[in-house]
Amino acid sequence: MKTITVLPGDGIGPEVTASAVRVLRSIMKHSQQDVQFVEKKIGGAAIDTYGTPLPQETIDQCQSSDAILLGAVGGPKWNAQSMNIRPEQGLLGIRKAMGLFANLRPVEAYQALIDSSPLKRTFVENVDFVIVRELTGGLYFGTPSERRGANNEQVVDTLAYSRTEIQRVVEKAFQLAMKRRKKLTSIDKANVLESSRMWREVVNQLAKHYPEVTVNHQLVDSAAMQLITNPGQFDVLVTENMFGDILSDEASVITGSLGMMPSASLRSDKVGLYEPVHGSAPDIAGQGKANPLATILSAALLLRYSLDMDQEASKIETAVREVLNQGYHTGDLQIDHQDDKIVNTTEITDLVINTMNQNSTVTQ
Ligand SMILES: NC(=O)c1ccc[n+]([C@@H]2O[C@H](COP(=O)([O-])OP(=O)(O)OC[C@H]3O[C@@H](n4cnc5c(N)ncnc54)[C@H](O)[C@@H]3O)[C@@H](O)[C@H]2O)c1
Ligand SMILES: CC(C)[C@H](C(=O)O)[C@@H](O)C(=O)O
Ligand SMILES: [Mg+2]
Repeated sequence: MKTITVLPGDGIGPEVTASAVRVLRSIMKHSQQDVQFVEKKIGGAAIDTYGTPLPQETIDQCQSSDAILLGAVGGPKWNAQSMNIRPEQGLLGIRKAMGLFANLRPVEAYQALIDSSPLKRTFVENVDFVIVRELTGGLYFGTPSERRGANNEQVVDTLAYSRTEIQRVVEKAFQLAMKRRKKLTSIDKANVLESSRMWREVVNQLAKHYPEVTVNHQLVDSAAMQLITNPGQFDVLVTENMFGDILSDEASVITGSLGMMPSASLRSDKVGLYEPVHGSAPDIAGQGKANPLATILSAALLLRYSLDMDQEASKIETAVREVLNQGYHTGDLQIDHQDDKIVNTTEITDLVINTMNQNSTVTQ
């Protein structure tokens, strides 16, 4: 029996995780694998019930699980409260408590959505890369952090990395590159930051163990430009925590919407946390408008990386592609298709599940 802990969180989090759990339950019916789902609170929802964004109960449950599926945290309701307790601390806390140092964020230009990308066909066709974002170090976790000077006129955030922290995530990126097109782009700010200079050293050292992988270094500002002007050049990108956060939201434009970007947060064993790249989208929460595909695609990554169910993962990905090819999509996307049809969160989930079921019947 495998255990998947579900952390719906806030805003559209509960809507998109409910969709992904329905997809997972449906695919499990056709597999030999027994899975139980256990739901726990995180973020603003946990603050409301427990007074903390990451209750011990949630940490304990995650630590005894095979995988975690998370929606999103945060929202205006909690912004107004004391700045000392923030929903986002729950997210950073669970990543740190679970030791999930490598965050994979795949970027694919779906054929059906090319018109949805403001970048359009010339640049976007054949784009398929993965951002490997370091997730438990850097500016988010360095101490002292956000310490305010006594006169409230000074603040400091610390960008700290140990060599080991850099090595383990860069190693993951090389391993991923070996399974893909064997091209690694390391992104840093080595013209300014000491942490980036060590990052480069580590990449160059590890490159000697992966002679088949072509390595190049790009500065983050120019990389941000090249992601837009020539995204087809990338295969695997590896970068530190904050650069990875910013570049991945930028890259989501290529896919057509933030609602299309899944992610997997991994460590050295098989346990992982899977979540869409987007946030709690308070502007559309509770209206049935949320695009659940990023979370459904994150569930596919969960099957692939944590449960060794690669075939089932591919079934989900194929169904998503087919539904889009038929012209169905949520309102955040545009499709140039004669039967173009905007559907809601539940309807697109139903379409994915029905397509998966039809495909299983055909192949049986
Ligand atoms: N992993 C997380 O939990 C996570 C990630 C990012 C932001 N956040 C939090 O979410 C809150 C809102 O942040 P924000 O507004 O800057 O970013 P956001 O990602 O929530 O929303 C940005 C825009 O994208 C749209 N959008 C996002 N996901 C969508 C989806 N699945 N379908 C359709 N449209 C979608 C939203 O409607 C909004 O217009 C903040 O509190 C932030 O800290 C959480
Ligand atoms: C909500 C925030 C703390 C989080 C991050 O910066 O890691 C989010 O933007 C993400 O990309 O997962
Ligand atoms: Mg982000």
